Amino acid sequence: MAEINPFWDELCDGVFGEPVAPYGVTGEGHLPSYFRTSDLAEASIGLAGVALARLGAHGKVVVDRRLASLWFDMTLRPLGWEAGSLWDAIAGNYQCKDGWIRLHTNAPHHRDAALSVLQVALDRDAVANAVQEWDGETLEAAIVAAHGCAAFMRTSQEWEAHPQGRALATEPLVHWEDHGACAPREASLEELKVLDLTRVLAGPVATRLLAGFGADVLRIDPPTWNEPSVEMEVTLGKRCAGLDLRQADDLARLKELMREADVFVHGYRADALEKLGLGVEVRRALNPEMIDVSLNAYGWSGPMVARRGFDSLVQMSCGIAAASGAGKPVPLPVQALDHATGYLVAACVLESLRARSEGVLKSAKLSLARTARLLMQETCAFEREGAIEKNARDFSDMVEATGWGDAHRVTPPLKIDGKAPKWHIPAGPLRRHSAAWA
Ligand SMILES: CC(C)(COP(=O)(O)OP(=O)(O)OC[C@H]1O[C@@H](n2cnc3c(N)ncnc32)[C@H](O)[C@@H]1OP(=O)(O)O)[C@@H](O)C(=O)NCCC(=O)NCCSC(=O)C(=O)O
Repeated sequence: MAEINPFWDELCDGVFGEPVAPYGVTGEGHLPSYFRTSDLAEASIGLAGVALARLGAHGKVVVDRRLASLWFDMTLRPLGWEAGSLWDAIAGNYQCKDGWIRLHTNAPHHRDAALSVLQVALDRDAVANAVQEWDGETLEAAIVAAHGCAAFMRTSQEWEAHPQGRALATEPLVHWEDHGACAPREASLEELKVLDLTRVLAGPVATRLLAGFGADVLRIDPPTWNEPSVEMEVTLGKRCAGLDLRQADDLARLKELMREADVFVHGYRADALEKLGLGVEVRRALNPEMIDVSLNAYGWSGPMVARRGFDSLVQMSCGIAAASGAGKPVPLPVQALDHATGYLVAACVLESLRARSEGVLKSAKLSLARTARLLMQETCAFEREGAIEKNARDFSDMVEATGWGDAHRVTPPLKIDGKAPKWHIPAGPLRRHSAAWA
């Protein structure tokens, strides 16, 4: 019998609150990592599949472990055009006086924040020279205070002793909240309206999966937010609209959409929606039966609760990047915290739908840092031999007419009763649809 995935029990406990029989596995291999990254890929995608099967069909869930690992990375192979670079000119790891720090500068306002603190122009060497003059924690604090994104590399022991690491140690994998009885509603994904206010990878991965099994996903972005390197990954299957929530008309439009939504998935910082006039009380008054699932970077308690954060920064903070002992950051081979959290978010949406079909309204909160804590429980030997490398056979024959050109995509890893997800809307640029339900 195949070995039980090391994360399965804890995932079931966190999402279903009870043991559940696992999915079947095909395919094999591992991503080269000091952590069980491929196990997490397989189990988190399996979890979303099992959550879907629990909704009603009770179908057989099968995960291809090799493809699951590949879906934790970029899945598209452009035909005759080029995808943009994943990182901007200065994003990356830099040596400071007492260690290493990572700057996340893909968004222009985050880049401006880092450059204003370092007082240099947009030039990698200039940034490197300036960073060398700083203590890591001081620089991290200064960039964060300027509304930017940076993380000093800490060991796992340092993180465990850090006030944020200590707060996180007391948090569950999923913060479930029970809102009491509601009218039971059918739990099918067909025609389910999912309002998606998430960005970059983690949240959008969740709603991409829901779209692949039939949900009507409407993603809303601010007027100037762009994600050139990942839009082709995360817009698959969704309609994408823009609203400036600081304008009364657009805010009113979003509230209209919310009144009709079944599910609201969001990845704004803990206090950002409140500041936009869309706090939890407002949302519940607008639509008392809307399922609300959110994700944050550093958890839902502790001094860093409102901090901006990305997968690569959380890896630096919590000890993943330092785990090799090489004295320099060694990141995970893929952005596994984002992807795993995304599939957990999808599983929580599905589990909430199941509860609502039985007349109970629930909401859930997750975080990248708590997912990191799960991953860090299982270390392993770094094996490059036999490591998964994408090849032509991993791609589907189907041609996807994306908004940028034709492309092949890696075959999806999940099947339920032999049925793979199917996306009816190809990937395309943000804000190209109107802010209305289909
Ligand atoms: C993703 C973020 C880093 C993005 O950072 P920011 O752009 O600085 O986000 P904020 O949420 O603070 O939004 C900035 C400001 O824009 C405002 N804002 C946001 N949306 C709108 C719209 N639609 N209209 C008008 N104004 C808006 C918001 O209220 C803030 O106002 P002010 O408050 O006035 O400034 C952060 O939101 C975040 O940490 N989210 C939680 C975790 C998360 O989802 N991380 C990314 C996962 S993917 C990942 O990790 C990875 O790929 O790696």
